Amino acid sequence: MSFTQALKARWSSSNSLVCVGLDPEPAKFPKRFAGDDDAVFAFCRDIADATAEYACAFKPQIAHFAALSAEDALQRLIAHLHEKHPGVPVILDAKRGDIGSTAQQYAREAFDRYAADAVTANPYLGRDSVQPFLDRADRGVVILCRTSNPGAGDLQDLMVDGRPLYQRVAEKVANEWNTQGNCALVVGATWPEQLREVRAIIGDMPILVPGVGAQGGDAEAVVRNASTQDGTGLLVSSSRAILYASSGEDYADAAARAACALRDMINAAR
Ligand SMILES: O=c1ccn([C@@H]2O[C@H](COP(=O)(O)O)[C@@H](O)[C@H]2O)c(=O)[nH]1
Repeated sequence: MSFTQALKARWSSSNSLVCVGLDPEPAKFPKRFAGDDDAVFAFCRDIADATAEYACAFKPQIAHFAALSAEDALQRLIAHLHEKHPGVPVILDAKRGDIGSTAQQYAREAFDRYAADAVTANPYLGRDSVQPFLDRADRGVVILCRTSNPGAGDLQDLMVDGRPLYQRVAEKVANEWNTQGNCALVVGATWPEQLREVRAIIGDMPILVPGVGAQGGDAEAVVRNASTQDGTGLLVSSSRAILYASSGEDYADAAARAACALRDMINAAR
């Protein structure tokens, strides 16, 4: 089954558009993890297990593991997600992009080493830098379009032949790069108007939407502006607001409540 098919099946079976982000920050972990050599894996596993029923996908962010020399924990975490929560796609947020020979190694890293179902990629080196990901028809490529951060417009809004660059990226991916049907785009929840514009360009292609929760994006506006006709098409991603909903012993239950509340808020707007 392709990434897009798996995502559609999961949207349906979970009745949720929530993507649970896994960005471990040990300083924010509950006290019980102090001194635990396996804290990164154990904390993320507990959160994932508690939130899975509300999740259409999981999104581990690779820098949050690599900075801690916890690549092994990331590998075991993704294996755990596949084993314990089959059918829930795992998107490795790595924002890769490089010349072709290096991009091939990034594709092997994401899909073979980590066994991710999809990976985020940066389009700014052009098609050959993304091709090794596109070639893996059974996996997804989630391409940065209009990112959630305050400086997103510095480059992404530059006008190219009368339209902002992020719209050119959306056109390019939808019309030229998505030949295998395995592409998706990243557009931040912090930019509802741009979400609407991108949806008009790309049809039903999935959009990964970070920026609700800690970054203040409005989940209801995201759904109003960018869901597809059948009320899906979105992975509304939240990391810190779910992961660190409580620093006490109830951390997993609090994460589940936060994920459930986000799902319900989104569903009320669908
Ligand atoms: O435009 C983007 C692309 C990726 N991200 C990533 O999403 C999460 C957001 O975390 P929150 O705690 O929900 O704010 C994080 O991993 C980012 O690297 C993004 O925020 N914006």
